[in-house]
Amino acid sequence: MDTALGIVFLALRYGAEAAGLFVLVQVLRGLWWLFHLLLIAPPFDPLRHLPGPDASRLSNHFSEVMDPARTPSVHEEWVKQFGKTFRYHGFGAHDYRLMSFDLRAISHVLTSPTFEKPWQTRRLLSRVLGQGVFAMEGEAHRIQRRIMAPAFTTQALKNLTPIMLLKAEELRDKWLSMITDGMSDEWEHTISFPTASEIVQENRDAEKNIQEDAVADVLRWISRATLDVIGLAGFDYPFESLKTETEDVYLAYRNIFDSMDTFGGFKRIAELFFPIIEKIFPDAGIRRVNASLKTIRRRGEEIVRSKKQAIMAEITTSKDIWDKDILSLLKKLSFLIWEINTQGKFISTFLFAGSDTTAVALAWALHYLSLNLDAQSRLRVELATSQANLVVGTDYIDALDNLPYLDAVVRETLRFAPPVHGTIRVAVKDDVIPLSEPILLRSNKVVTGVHIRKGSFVHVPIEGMNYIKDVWGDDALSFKPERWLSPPPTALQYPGLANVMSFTFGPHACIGWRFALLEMKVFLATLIPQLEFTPAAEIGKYNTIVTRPFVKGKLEHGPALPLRMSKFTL
Ligand code: HEM
Repeated sequence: MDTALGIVFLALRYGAEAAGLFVLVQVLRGLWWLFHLLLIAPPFDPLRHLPGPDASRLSNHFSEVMDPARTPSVHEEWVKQFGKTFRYHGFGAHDYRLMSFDLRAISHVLTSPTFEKPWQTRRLLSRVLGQGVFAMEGEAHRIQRRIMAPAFTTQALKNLTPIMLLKAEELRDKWLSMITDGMSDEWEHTISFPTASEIVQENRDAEKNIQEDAVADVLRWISRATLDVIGLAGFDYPFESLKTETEDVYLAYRNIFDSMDTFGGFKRIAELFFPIIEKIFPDAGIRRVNASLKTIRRRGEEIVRSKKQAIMAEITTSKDIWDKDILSLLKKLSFLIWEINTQGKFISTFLFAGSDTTAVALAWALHYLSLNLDAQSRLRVELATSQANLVVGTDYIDALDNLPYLDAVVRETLRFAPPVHGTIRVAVKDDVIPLSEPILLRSNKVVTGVHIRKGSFVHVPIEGMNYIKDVWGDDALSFKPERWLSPPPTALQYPGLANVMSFTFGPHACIGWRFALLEMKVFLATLIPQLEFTPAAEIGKYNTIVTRPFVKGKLEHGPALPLRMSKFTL
């Protein structure tokens, strides 16, 4: 007994000492890391030689590089002052980051295996989306892309067109009935809009017979429609969110999207570096995300179970065991198992990457068309004259693709209001980034390549690359679909997918870009012939993960794009 007590006593005593030592070592390591980060490493960072805006020890340039209300003018000013390639400051003066508007430099960064997505971005996304393609690099990433590829072939997209059309028509009919019933979205009463007639009366065509109108938050409605599309197209799941916003998986996803959309402050940044914090001190936001993830997992398992049961029931009730249908049922079953093991992981990724981005792009399209009524009626005329071809069938996609003005509106929207404002890469080893134009270093030395060391961040300014005047001309900062009817050769040679930077390019480029273009076309081709959109409020842009519209002076309401809608009759 005495011996046992002695052992417990020794264990407690030395255990406490060992734990104390462990904590001390961790604290010293942390202090050394901070000392190295703030004082030792910066004087050796090759990016310090680059021209660029300066910052004091604790200030940063995040607003200048990420706030879409500022970026177009700030970037233009910086390029004028420092050239196309420069550095700015991240979390303080010690944190040099590279930014470039030089196409050669950006191509190198987006295509070279030396540059990866930073682990911070990957951890943030995998936390809520699971270990999907967003969180992967190298061979694992290549395998995931290969597995996903068949879902994005032209034939696969053709098969999805009826789903897109079904939801576009459902949305159109919903809006038409809102107009007939004189029902605007409820939150209109909390925001005082200028009346449509105050804003656009003089632009309205006197010949048209516009009877009634209604104001709708088109962003919210389109988000519901695109989520429905991905639900059905991606995993055969009817959210039916256009009908009602009460379905539990729908609400769970909305919770997750909203949490990704709000800046969680210092605690969120600290959690990124030390995930243990959120386990020990989970706040209301974290608890909500965890509960939502649980709902999604539970519902996912239920769906798979019921699908499995249905297939097994078909197999067991089959009269003839050698019935050749059994084979196809077994095939279905093995496909289902494959789906659970592989596709299941993609569901969150697709819902996040595919529904939100496209919804925002479509909302921006309607916004810019509401401000450019000439472009809106030109599109309507093109659609009206081609209605005969727009019957769903095998050639529906071809018919849509043969509408040059529709294509121009879609590309111009993506160029002018890219849903993803920018992206980040990190150098995984020291490298030299080639430039198409030499730059002048602070030491007055001219160089044609930028030395970058392992661990440094490169900011890829997606929006900024879409505004380059050398590529799109002096009117690059205006919304002008006509530019795509005879684009300058510089735009045609542009390496970005769909000739814009909005989907980036290289191994991590958007896999769903054709899906997005098609969905935008199907929705616009369905909505514009019967509805006219005019502004209902002054709209601003803000950027979280996606660049969203908000009513100026009402940012606390979150993302919103109210538009006044009226029935269009010729
Ligand atoms: C207008 C709509 C869309 C825009 C603007 C957009 C934009 C982007 C961008 C910029 C990236 C690359 C991010 C980076 O390089 O860091 C990306 C990646 C991705 N997108 Fe999209 N996207 C859209 C629609 C879609 C759709 C409809 C889907 C699927 C149905 C999708 C699936 C993905 C996936 C899976 C990735 C990750 C690819 C990888 O890491 O290999 N996106 N998207």
